[in-house]
Amino acid sequence: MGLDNQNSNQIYPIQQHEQSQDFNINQSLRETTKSNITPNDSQKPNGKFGQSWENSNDNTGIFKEEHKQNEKDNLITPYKKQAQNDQPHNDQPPVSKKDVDQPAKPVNPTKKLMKYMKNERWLFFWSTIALVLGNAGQFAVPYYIGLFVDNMKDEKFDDIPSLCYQLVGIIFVIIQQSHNKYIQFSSIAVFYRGMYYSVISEKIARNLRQDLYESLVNKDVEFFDSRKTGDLLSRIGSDTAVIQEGLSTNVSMFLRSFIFIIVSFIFLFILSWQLTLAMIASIMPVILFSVFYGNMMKNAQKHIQDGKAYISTLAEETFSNIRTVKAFATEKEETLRYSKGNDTVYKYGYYKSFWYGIFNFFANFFVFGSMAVIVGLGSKLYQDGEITIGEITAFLFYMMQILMNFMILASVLGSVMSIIGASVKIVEILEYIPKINTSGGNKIEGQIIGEVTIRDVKFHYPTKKDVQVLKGVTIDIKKNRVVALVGPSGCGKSSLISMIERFYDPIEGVVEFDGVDVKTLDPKWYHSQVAIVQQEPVLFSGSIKENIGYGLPEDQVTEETLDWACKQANAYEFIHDKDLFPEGYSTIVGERGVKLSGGQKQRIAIARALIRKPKILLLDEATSALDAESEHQVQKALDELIKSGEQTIIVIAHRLSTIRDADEIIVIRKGEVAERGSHEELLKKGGVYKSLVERQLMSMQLEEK
Ligand SMILES: Nc1ncnc2c1ncn2[C@@H]1O[C@H](COP(=O)(O)OP(=O)(O)OP(=O)(O)O)[C@@H](O)[C@H]1O
Repeated sequence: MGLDNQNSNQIYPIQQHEQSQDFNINQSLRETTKSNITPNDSQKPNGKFGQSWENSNDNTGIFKEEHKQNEKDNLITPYKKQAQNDQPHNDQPPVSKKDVDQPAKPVNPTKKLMKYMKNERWLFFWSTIALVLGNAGQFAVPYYIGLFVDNMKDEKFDDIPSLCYQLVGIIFVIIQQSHNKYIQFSSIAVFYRGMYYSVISEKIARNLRQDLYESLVNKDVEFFDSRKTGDLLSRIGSDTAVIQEGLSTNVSMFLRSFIFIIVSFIFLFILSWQLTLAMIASIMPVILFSVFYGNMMKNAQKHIQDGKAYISTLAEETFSNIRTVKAFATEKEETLRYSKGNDTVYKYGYYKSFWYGIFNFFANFFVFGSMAVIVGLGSKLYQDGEITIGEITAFLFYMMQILMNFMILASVLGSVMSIIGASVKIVEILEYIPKINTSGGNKIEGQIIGEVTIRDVKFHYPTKKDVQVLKGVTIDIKKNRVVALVGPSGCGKSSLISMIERFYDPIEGVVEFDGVDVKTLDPKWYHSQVAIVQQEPVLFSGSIKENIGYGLPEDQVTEETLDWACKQANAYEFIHDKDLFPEGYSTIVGERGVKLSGGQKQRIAIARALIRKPKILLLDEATSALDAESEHQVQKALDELIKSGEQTIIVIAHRLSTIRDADEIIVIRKGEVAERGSHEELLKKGGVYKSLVERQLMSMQLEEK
């Protein structure tokens, strides 16, 4: 069979073996695997099988013990064991966080949260005023009780009614505005206090969610390589919800109790400094214990949030791969996997509740024990004539007030620490500085030529530093040329495309666009010049029109431009088939384009790339995930584009016809350029390319037999 006549033949590789250097994987294997077990890069099952969420930095001994216990209990470790068992499924090795995280400097989550709170300082100020006003009267109650007792003891009964009026006036903060006109401040203040604190929590949660989302979409590909979607969704959803709930009720309660305690202490000192010091000494163990307790609550909450993120990842992966779950009937296994994560979350919740109980017991013991101390010492001071019975009574009431608020403070402290625990990961994400920015940089002025130069590029993936994927690749691609990248699976073709697309930056060497280092270019502008069609087309859930015009200004997405791009992409006819798509461009494609066939999705993805009229078009095995008929449709579009010579095209292809039509073929082997030239030149040369083609043809002949 003459090589030159293999127009429609495909270079289907013999299946990849370690020693084999064939082009790609066998097409029939592709057909079976593409929908089931061989997801593309973005779907590689790195999460479920690879990592446990248990990677916290907690520094309390108790928690370390807890981990050990968990390991014994097999509550967390099943994931680790699973990870080991499932290692062959996992294309990405476990990643050291150190390798991938690079925050500028560690930021204290409390500090970061404080920043958000500081932005609402005026609301805080007014709500605290409202809080004080709403509760002001209660501060004076014990003092008045003391006065009542002393007046009764001294039989000054005539003074009691006026004391009563004063007390009512103070409690309700009733102010006489004019004759017969009174304003009752406390109720108004209570209303504002309730409202303001709730508004503060809503605002902080909104700002946090917004900042988190904005920060996430601006991260580089490297960041997402080492994180799972479900985890990130949980950070935006669950973590911010904990913060919001915590802020709305607990901060106001915390402040209220705190103010009560401070004001009551002032009264205590006024009444008797000796008794006050005795009281502080007797409740000191509770104060010290509360620091430890607060830390524990913070760490437990961090674990809970991590656990929630983990189960959210599981759920996200399972539901987005529901067809695979059905096909392999793994519903039970998935439910079990979820329940293990869920149980671990419960375990930490239980742990929190247990320590809350211990704290209550501890506080109760010391707090009420201190009352006995005060009664004993108080009677001694009374005997010495240093204090009246009324003052002792007032002191005991203030003390009760303090102790009650202490208990409230303790329970709230747990929640406040939970807020801090929940914010740890959020802060980590906010502080991560992407290596590749999404804004800034230059635009090339004047006529754009559309040339790419790759100069001595060396590269390894940040999550796989020990494997050098590109080992000093140098290629120059001239204007409107079509260059085909070929080579065995895993040799680095897609990685090279990723360099040009600037998903990653080279470790060494440069990628230039029209002679300018792409690192210096404005990414938004650069991506308007370079478009990519990937192996697995990814669409958004909007209409066909929205998908094709994705990211373009509305005036560039007209009927005319849409028609043009769709005709070029061989998508015009099916979109305008009234039986299939009565709503034409307005057809909603469903989540990830689920309502379209693979070939239709891919042709829309091609139209999406073309409508931008990019100077450079990158085609990363754009037909490899398709069945034969869809592939034919998409290939027709690509062949036309390649022949038109209107763009610089860099194509990773496995069809001989596509490769043969290219102006230049670059054979990549083990991360290096092995050969380059036209189809004829390379065949004449009789090197790697020729043997690849021959081997391929042989395998096809065998298949035909
Ligand atoms: N995101 C990633 N993180 C870590 N390693 C990766 C990543 N993507 C690819 N690799 C690794 O880099 C190497 C080159 O992969 P690349 O996708 O560039 O090969 P390829 O030639 O395009 O293969 P194929 O033809 O099978 O698509 C492979 O060993 C692969 O496992």
